[in-house]
Amino acid sequence: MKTIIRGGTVVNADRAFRADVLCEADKIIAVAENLDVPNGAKIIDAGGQYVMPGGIDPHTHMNLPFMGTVTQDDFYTGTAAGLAGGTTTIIDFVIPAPKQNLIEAYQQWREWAKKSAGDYTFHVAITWWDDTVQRDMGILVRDHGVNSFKHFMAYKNAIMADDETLVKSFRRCLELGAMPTVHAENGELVYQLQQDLLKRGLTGPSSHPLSRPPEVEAEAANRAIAIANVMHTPIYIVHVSCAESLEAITRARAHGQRVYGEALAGHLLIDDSVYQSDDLEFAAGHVMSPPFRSKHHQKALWHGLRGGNLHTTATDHCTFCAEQKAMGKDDFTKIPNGCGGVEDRMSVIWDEGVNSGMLTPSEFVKVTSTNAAQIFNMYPRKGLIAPGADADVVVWDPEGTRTISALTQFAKGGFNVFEGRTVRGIPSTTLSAGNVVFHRGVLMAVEGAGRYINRPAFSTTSAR
Ligand SMILES: NC(=O)NCCC(=O)O
Ligand SMILES: [Zn+2]
Ligand SMILES: [Zn+2]
Repeated sequence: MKTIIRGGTVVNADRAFRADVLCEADKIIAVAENLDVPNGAKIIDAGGQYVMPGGIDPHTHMNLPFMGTVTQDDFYTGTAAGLAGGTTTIIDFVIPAPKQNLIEAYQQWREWAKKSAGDYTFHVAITWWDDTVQRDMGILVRDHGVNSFKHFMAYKNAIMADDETLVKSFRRCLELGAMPTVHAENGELVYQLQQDLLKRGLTGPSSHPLSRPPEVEAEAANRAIAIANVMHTPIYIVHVSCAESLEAITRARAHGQRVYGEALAGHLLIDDSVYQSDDLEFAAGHVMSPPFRSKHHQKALWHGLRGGNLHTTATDHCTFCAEQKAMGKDDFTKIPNGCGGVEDRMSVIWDEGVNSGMLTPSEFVKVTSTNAAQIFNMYPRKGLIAPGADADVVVWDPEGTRTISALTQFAKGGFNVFEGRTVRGIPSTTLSAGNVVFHRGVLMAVEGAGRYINRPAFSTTSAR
């Protein structure tokens, strides 16, 4: 089956140019002006629109068992919601329980992910350490296409990795040519601050940001960067939310260290006033870690993205419904941490970033797709409109508008942190592996159609 996307402007990370895009089966086979229309080809009119590589969300949690419950979106509903928003690939997380065998956890997540409607791949979290973990990291890299490992520096008494684990795991990443990544928050500080707040009777969601101030994040970001420097590994810091962490990244990069940073759509657009709401359900709906920050930090994150010290945008999509959030109604530390966004990331970043002139369309492609493909070794299969690349394409209508609402979204959870926001710039058509999966508001996602993407290791010399 051939599909031709005609009359649009192709936007890649390096340039934008007028061209038609011809796809056959799951690949792009030609990109040029005025291509002939093959007999029987499906024609998609992209006149007045942009044709961009499908979005890559490098940080999602579908079907995640977390804080005593499980997220609302599974791999089908979550990836389908992504397709509706122009995101065609997610990188999710295998998170073994402490002492759980890594391969067993990985197989469990692969099983859950069989439902995916869009392509997916996994970072694997290192939540504990012994010789079997060291061995199994090698098996995952060599035999299962995993090239990145995640370390939670927060969530004490649960999945937190201590410094010994960080050092040993980073060293192993270097041997294997894998990318270490961290959730940077000092888990001990968070725990102590939480206990202090609870003792003072401050049990509501407004205490959540007080237990996780920017300094707590910055300490962990600086520590992780220092460990990576000593161990000679690159490092990728997920959900950078504050100016102080960005400063740590910027400083390290200026000294020649290979440090990458990820910003979340939520952190870029939503500020910490949400925690002051008298509507406790609303405030709890915004409880995620790190928390939303003040406008000063948001501005810094935008500058980081534009200036090249932050590289990717993600969502940390992790949806819990009101009933689940109510598990923490008497104790904010029990509110399951997480918010959604996979359906909205592309549009909110275009609306706030490109429409304001903060980002060019090519910079938008860079931070929503290409950089993630390159950092996690899926490029040029993903993140590029060119012959040979996967036919994961989003036809982007820069004048189309949509008002975001939990009532009309495809994602589950019944809540949306971008509720009520009208965005200008929306996908009109999404192709995943050459198939039209979304067109003008109609979702045609197919359960199980998503593919697992192998990500080979990096050369161990280039990792140094
Ligand atoms: N971010 C969050 O609050 N929940 C998901 C787990 C994590 O990424 O820390
Ligand atoms: Zn995290
Ligand atoms: Zn996360």
